[in-house]
Amino acid sequence: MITKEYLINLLKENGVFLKGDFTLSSGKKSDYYINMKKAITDPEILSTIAKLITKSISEDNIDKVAGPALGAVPIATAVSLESEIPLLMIRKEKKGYGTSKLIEGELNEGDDVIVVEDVTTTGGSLLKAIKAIQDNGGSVKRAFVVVDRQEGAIEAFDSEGVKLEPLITVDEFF
Ligand SMILES: O=P(O)(O)OC[C@H]1O[C@H](OP(=O)(O)OP(=O)(O)O)[C@H](O)[C@@H]1O
Ligand SMILES: O=C(O)c1cc(=O)[nH]c(=O)[nH]1
Repeated sequence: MITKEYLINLLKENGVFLKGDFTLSSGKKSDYYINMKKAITDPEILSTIAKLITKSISEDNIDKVAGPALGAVPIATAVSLESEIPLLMIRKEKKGYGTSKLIEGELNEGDDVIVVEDVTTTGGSLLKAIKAIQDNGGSVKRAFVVVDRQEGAIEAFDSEGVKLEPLITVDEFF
């Protein structure tokens, strides 16, 4: 059976935990880094993540699964394949040409959406994607992250009225 413990072991076996001096997306400094790009480019890890999220939403009536670029797009794609829920891809910025869209895929007014993320530190990137979905008529029902670093994202989500649901928190690695 696919469990959270199975995912933790896969991440450990694949050496996604790095020690060193790192600057994070938010500008924060850290003495460790979770190499989620390595994790989500591994088929077994990606498929395990997709199965865990799909199982968790099996009772929900969800119209779209969304992931912000870059790290969450493969995760959202894998969940879309597993659950057969159509995909939305959220760009970091609007394209200045072509269709000039921030959200790729078909988001309809009133759609119930789940969002996924690879890792959260402040939660700022995923909150920005959620706002884009809401501004375009979507209703964000659930928010999943593979690994939460326990540095304030859950609290930041709470204050925006969205519950952040980590598959794993960083303390579960140690
Ligand atoms: O919770 P936060 O403080 O926002 O940090 C986490 C974000 O940082 C990373 O993305 P990054 O900005 O490195 O972009 P990428 O996915 O394009 O590499 C990660 O994929 C999350 O989106
Ligand atoms: O906050 C980030 O940018 C971040 C932290 C981390 O541990 N891993 C990652 O891919 N991004």
